[in-house]
Amino acid sequence: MIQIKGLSKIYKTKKQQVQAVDDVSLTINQGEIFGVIGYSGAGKSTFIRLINRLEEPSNGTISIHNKDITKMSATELRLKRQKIGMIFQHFNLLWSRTVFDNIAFPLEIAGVPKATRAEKVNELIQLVGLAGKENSYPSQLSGGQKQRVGIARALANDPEVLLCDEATSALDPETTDDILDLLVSINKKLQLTIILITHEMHVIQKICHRVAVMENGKVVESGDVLDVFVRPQSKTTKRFVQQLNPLEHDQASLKEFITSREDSEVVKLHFIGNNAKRALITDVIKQFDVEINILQGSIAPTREGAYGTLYIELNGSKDVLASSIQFMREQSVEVEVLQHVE
Ligand SMILES: Nc1ncnc2c1ncn2[C@@H]1O[C@H](COP(=O)(O)OP(=O)(O)OP(=O)(O)O)[C@@H](O)[C@H]1O
Repeated sequence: MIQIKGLSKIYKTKKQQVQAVDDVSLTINQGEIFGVIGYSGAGKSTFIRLINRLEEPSNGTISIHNKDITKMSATELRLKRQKIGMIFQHFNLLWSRTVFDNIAFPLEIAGVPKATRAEKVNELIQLVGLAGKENSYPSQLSGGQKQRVGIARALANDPEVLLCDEATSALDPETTDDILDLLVSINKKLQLTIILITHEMHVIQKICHRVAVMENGKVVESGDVLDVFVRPQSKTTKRFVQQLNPLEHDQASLKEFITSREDSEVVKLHFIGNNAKRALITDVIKQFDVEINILQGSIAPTREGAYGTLYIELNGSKDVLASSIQFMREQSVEVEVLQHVE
């Protein structure tokens, strides 16, 4: 478990000071993939670099497995850093070394004997899917392959946590998905805790269990991905969620359906997790003398299950409308009756 309390970073220059990270407190559970999302300048890079003290905190504590790394001496920190893997947007590989030698590098630093080193490197090459590329140089690899080398290198000393600093931002969408799949498989196989920063909601949606949203150095919202996606609270989070489902927020087309007619009601349904797989509309039509007109809908998968929204117009007598809505609520589907569309 990683516990971050009251973490702050103030950069002081001659002319001014910038509070890049402002009183951040978070708990990251063992074995989870925790994402931090924010727009440019929110403080994400500073935050992740504070975790392994590539940046020195101005205030606060960071405990990894109950050891506060802010209190460690230089020697203790050097050893601890071997247990904190990190991957970068631009890979940071050693260009004059082969794939094999790049991955072997942290093992050399840690003083691992040559034979054990070779065994470990070969194991990592298999794990990240680079078999056959051992003797290639980074310049001979694609972006995705370079990041695979970065991941293998970061895993060489069996880290307790893997930090990912915008690890897919330099990759095309397909390669991004391949690398995200690899991170998920490593997380599962090794039970490895992963902390990543990103400005892409897709990354959070695809692989994270929990998420924190940063703005002006502060965490403005955090929680399970599904909860945050379904009920975003802050303006920034709402903007990120909107990126995933632009259609849902374009409600202009619904306006004409919103009337004050007694025999018609427009409702928005929120389906979460397994509910998203149900044939709810069929059930309602079978049970009640009601007509249903589907107006708009969308569904988004996340690591923790799918969530979807559906706008429907119900037509029927006042009693039937009330019973239908009651029935849907009893099925654990959130039902919002729209009086008007903004
Ligand atoms: N070394 C530094 N010296 C002074 N100010 C800095 C330094 N590094 C970052 N900052 C400032 O701290 C704030 C947060 O920057 P940071 O790079 O952490 O944000 P970010 O969310 O990672 O943004 P981006 O995605 O653009 O990198 C910004 O205002 C930035 O200008």
